[in-house]
Amino acid sequence: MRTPVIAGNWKMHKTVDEAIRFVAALRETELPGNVETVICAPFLALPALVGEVQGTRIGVGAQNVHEKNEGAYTGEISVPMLRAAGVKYVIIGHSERRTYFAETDETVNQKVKAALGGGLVPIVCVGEVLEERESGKTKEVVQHQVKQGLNGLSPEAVAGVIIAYEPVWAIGTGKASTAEDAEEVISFIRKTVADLFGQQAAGQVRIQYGGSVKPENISTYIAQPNIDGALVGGASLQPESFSKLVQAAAAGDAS
Ligand SMILES: O=C[C@H](O)COP(=O)(O)O
Repeated sequence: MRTPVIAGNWKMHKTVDEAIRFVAALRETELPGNVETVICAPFLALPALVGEVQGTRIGVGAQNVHEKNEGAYTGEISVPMLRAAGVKYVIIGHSERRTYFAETDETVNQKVKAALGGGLVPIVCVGEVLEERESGKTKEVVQHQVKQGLNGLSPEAVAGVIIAYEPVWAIGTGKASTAEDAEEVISFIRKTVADLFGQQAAGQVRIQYGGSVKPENISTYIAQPNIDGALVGGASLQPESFSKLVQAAAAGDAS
């Protein structure tokens, strides 16, 4: 039985004060125990958020990390720094980082290894662009990303990873993948993990869907046997909406 994960990715939104106000509002709602709830915030807000979520079921994540522990890498943040701040998760290889910051499957792999080695849970993003989808290359693309991103990991390490399948054409566009399409790709990702790391790792690894997930459509994804929650951008920015997502995921998982 895999616990679903609802992770909010705030991207480049919210000051420290806004982040604190968000958690204060979220604390007013009852967060269910059968859903892992994560907020991935800008670096500056992370220490304050870690303090604010004390005593709640909310975990805090970063949106990126450098693969080295320390050194002359101006502007970067390392795994030990995040850990020392109380951060537990980190998004790695989001399509926006691949597109705008030249991240590759190779850097994703190095960051995943650094995160796992330092005790962070990586949320590893994969997904095809529209052109790849339209030319029938979706499975080929995600298979390659999964293979390269997880290259060299042990089956035990892979079991602790979270994979987020985010078709790039669905991100921030309002054009979400249908739950059936997402299930087809995510079950293929699970099979890929089984082929590479064995059935046990494939049975344990959690695979989310991401791309225009809203309170109105989350239940359709949660109802799928292979979809273990969602990575949510826009709809995670308001506490009411984020809370609804978590509640709906909990209800869907219980049904
Ligand atoms: O990391 C989250 C995804 O990029 C999805 O963003 P979105 O929910 O705004 O489409």
